[in-house]
Amino acid sequence: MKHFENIIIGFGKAGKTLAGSLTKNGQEVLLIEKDSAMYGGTCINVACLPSKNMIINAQHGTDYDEAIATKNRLVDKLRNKNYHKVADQENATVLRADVSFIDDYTIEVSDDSGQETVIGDKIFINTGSTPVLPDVQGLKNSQHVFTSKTLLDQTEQTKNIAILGDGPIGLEFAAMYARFGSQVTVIGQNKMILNQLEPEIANAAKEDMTTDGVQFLLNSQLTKVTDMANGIILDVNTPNGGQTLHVDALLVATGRRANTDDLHLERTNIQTGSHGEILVNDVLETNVTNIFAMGDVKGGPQFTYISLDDWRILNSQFFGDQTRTRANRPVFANTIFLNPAISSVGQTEAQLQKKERPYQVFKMLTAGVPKSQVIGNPRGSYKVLVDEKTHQVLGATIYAEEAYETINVISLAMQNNLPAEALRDQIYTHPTMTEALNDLFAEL
Ligand SMILES: Cc1cc2nc3c(=O)[nH]c(=O)nc-3n(C[C@H](O)[C@H](O)[C@H](O)COP(=O)(O)OP(=O)(O)OC[C@H]3O[C@@H](n4cnc5c(N)ncnc54)[C@H](O)[C@@H]3O)c2cc1C
Ligand SMILES: NC(=O)c1ccc[n+]([C@@H]2O[C@H](COP(=O)([O-])OP(=O)(O)OC[C@H]3O[C@@H](n4cnc5c(N)ncnc54)[C@H](O)[C@@H]3O)[C@@H](O)[C@H]2O)c1
Repeated sequence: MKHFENIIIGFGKAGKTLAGSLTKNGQEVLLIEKDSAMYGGTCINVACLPSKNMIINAQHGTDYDEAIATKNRLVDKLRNKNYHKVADQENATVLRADVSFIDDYTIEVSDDSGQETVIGDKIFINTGSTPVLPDVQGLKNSQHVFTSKTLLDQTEQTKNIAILGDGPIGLEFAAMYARFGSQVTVIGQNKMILNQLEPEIANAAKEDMTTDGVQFLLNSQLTKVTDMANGIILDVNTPNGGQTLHVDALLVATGRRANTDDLHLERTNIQTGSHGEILVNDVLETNVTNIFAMGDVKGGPQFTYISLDDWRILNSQFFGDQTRTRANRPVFANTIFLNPAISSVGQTEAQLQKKERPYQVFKMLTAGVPKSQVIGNPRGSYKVLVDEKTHQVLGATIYAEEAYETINVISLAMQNNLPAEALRDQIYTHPTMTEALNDLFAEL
C-alpha cells in the first residue's frame, strides 16, 4: 500500500491550485484525475473558457468550423499547460485513474496497469459537478440529446437546435448558436427567463435575444422525445397547448449536481446532502477529520472563482493566518455572457422591498456611454441600488458591453463599504464602459 501526505481527487480549480501551495511548502501530493482529456478540470476543457471562446468568435462573425478549430487549439494549449504546472513539481504525481474509497482514508486507484490501494494523511475531493438530465420519456436514450460538454465537441454545426433550460448554460448557448446562424428554440419551465434579475433588464435581454433569432417556449414542459433518422421530435406542453418541434438536436441545460458518482462514499463516514453534495463546514472540512471537499462537489454556487476561493480558505488554514472562511467570503458577482453580457451583484429591488430596506435607484441606458458607440453595441442599461442613508451600493445589474469588467469595480466598492460617490468621482480610463459610473450617480 502506498502512502501520500496529500491526495487530491479531481483536477479542479481549487485542487490544482492547492497542489501548487502544498508542493511549494515541501509536501508531497498525489493528484488523481479520471480522464486525461480533463487534465486542468472542467472550466478550461469543456466549460467557461471554450464556451466563451466560441461565444466571442460567434460575435466576431467567425464561422462555426473555424471557431471549433480555434477552440480546440486553445483547449489543447490550456490542458497541456495545466498538466505540467502540477506534474512538473518535484513533490507532485499526477495519475490518470479511477478512484473509489475503501474506507475513510484508503482509496483504490485503478488504471490500465492494474489496481493499487493508497492511503493519504489528508484527502481533498474536488470532482466538480455533472449535468442533471430530467426524467422525460425517450430523453436518456436519445442519440440527438447533448450536454454542454458533448455539444462543444460537435465538429458539424447543428443548424436547428432546441435547448431545454433557460439558466446560464441554456441562454449562453442559445445566444451563441443564434449568432452562428442556427435556428434556436429555448424551452423553459418558468414564466420568464432570468427571473432572479431585475425584471426590466431580464425583459430587455429576452427581447434582444428574440431580435437575434432565438425563439422562447416559456412556462412549458418537455413531455416526450422521439428519435428520428434525421433528428429528434419534441413534444412540448405550452400555455397555448401542445406543440411538436422537429429539430436536429436537443441541448439539455437543466442544472448540474455534485459529482460523487464513482467514489463509493457509502463506504466512508463522509456525509452528503439531499442533492448528493459533500457536506463541509466553514473551512471545507467534511465530518471526517482531514478529508476536505472543494468546488462544485460541496454544493452552493457553481463558479470557477468560487472553487478558487475555496483554495484561498484552505491555503489560509494550512499556510496562512487561518482567518479566511466560507462565512467571510467577499462579495462576488456573476455574469451571463449574452450579447451584451449581463452582470449582477448584491440584491435586487424586489429583495430590498421584501426586507423594507430604504434605497435609491440609479439607472441609465448603455447607449449614453461613448464606448458602447465605439464598439457598435449600444444595447442595454445600468441599474444600481444604493442605501438611502450611507449611499453604499446594495445591488447592481449591468446589461452592457464589458459589464463583466465594470461589475468587478462595483463589487470591490461593496466589499469595502465605499459610498457610491467614490464610484462617481473616480477617474476612469477613456473610452471604457466603466466610465458610465461617473454619469450614473450624477444626481447623488
Ligand atoms: C458550459 C459551462 C460554462 C461555464 N461557464 C462558467 C463561467 O463562465 N464562469 C464560471 O466561473 N463558471 C462557469 N461554469 C462553472 C464552472 O465550470 C465550474 O463551477 C467549475 O469548473 C467547478 O470547478 P471545480 O473545482 O469544482 O472542479 P472541476 O473543474 O469541475 O474539476 C473536477 C475534475 O474532477 C474530475 N473527476 C470527476 N470525478 C472524478 C473521480 N471519481 N476521480 C477522479 N477525478 C474525477 C473531472 O474529470 C474534472 O476534471 C461553467 C460550467 C459549464 C458547464
Ligand atoms: N457565465 C457563467 O458564470 C456560467 C455559465 C454557464 C454555467 N455556469 C454555472 O453552471 C451551473 C449550471 O448551469 P445550468 O444553466 O445548467 O443550470 P441552472 O440550474 O443555473 O439553470 C437551469 C435552468 O433550467 C431550468 N429547468 C430545470 N429543469 C427544467 C425542465 N425540466 N424543463 C425546462 N427548464 C428546466 C431551470 O428553471 C433553470 O432556469 C450554473 O449554476 C452556473 O453557476 C456559469
